[in-house]
Amino acid sequence: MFGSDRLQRVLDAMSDGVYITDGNGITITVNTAYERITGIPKEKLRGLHMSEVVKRGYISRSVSLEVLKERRPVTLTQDVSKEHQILVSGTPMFDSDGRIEYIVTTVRDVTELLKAKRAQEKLEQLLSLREQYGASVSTDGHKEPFVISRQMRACYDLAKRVASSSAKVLLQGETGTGKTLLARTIHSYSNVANGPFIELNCAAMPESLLESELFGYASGAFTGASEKGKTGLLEAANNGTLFLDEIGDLPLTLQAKLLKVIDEKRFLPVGATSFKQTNFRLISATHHDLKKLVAESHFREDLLYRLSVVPIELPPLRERMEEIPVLLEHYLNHFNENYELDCRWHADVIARLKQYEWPGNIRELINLTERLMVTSEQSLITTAQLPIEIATDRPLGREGCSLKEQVEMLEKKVIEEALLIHGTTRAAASALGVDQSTLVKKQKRWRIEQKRDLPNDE
Ligand SMILES: Nc1ncnc2c1ncn2[C@@H]1O[C@H](COP(=O)(O)OP(=O)(O)OP(=O)(O)O)[C@@H](O)[C@H]1O
Repeated sequence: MFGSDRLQRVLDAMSDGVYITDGNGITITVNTAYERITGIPKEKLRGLHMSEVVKRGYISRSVSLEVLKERRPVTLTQDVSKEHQILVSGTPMFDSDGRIEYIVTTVRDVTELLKAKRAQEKLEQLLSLREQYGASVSTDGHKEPFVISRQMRACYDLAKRVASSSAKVLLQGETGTGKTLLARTIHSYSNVANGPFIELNCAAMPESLLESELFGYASGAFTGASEKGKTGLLEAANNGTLFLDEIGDLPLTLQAKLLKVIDEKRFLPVGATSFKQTNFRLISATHHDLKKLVAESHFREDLLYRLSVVPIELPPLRERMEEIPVLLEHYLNHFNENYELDCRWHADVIARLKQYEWPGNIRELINLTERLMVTSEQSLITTAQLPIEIATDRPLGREGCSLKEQVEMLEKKVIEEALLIHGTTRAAASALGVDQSTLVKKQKRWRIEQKRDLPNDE
């Protein structure tokens, strides 16, 4: 057998650190690799009880004490300094009476490994954010916009002209007029077209969530925060485009923070102590009149100036009627293909739809087309199938209907229209200021069909 001197030389020849204690947890020896990895000299440890080693702050936790308690092998990670983490595995050696005689612990420096793991996790977070917020929510599979009317041509020409500059663009227009599609077009013509396109709807979540989505947070920033921390969209949009939809709904505190990000090109994640640099093309959109919001003190004037270097106003569909037949034909073909149908428009339908106001604009037109096609019993779609408020200009209030019936009819009509415009029960309920469950109950009671089931509905 080896003498203790020779045994020590063997231990010192090993590349992993080794720490040996007796059955009481008193240090017998450590090897040279242990000294190198932890920076603690052998002489300071020899003869010390493991609880004393922890007490003196040499290590954060003792695996030998855990092994003594558990009487089985234990593995854990320890911090030996701010920068260094080690993976420690302790194994008990029993004598013939089943008493622990020695605890042999091996130690491996995993700092670089953990760094690589964290970098990998960060990259995964970034990619998943880019996928989650970068995917188009378009339901029609139509990526190339139709630019038919003179007004739309002017919008698209201006957008393409400014796309290659870094000027911030503010898109204004009613819901469903094509702001998101135009933002995507600007991105695809810009110098950052190969970078990510990150889209965030500022009206879609409460302020606290919105802040952590945008800015991200440091690990353990608040109770319930993920251990790993969270990458924010400001970082995910780096070298790409950040599209802030419904910017008019951004709370004032976040408006101030966004202003700083725009000016300084850096930001502080929630709970972090150091700034992160970021550089992105900013496009924002709103259906609000931001000047009015400024006058009402709901929107910062300085932010409005920063955002609207190039303002582009998208006209509502009712002001570009010549597009309606082309869009109706395009989406008819699209859904014919999708549902393997053979539908056609009756000329009267197109004529009627050209007169309609389209409060939900192109999105409403797409939803109505799909609904008429999938509910139609014959391939020719006629005016008889149009919803009453579109088919005729007849007001409600019919003879022979009680007030209750008329109120119910009106309620049904409003819900139908909200579903048509917003597409999901959640969005429709939020627009009408009622609970989603209330809206679903009424929808079921009146058997209002929904045109499409989006994955985030219900
Ligand atoms: N010029 C166009 N040609 C064809 N389809 C279009 C055009 N503009 C918009 N659309 C389609 O209309 C739908 C609504 O467009 P988009 O989401 O861009 O509107 P939006 O103004 O951003 O709406 P919101 O304000 O509600 O976010 C989308 O399905 C889009 O693909």
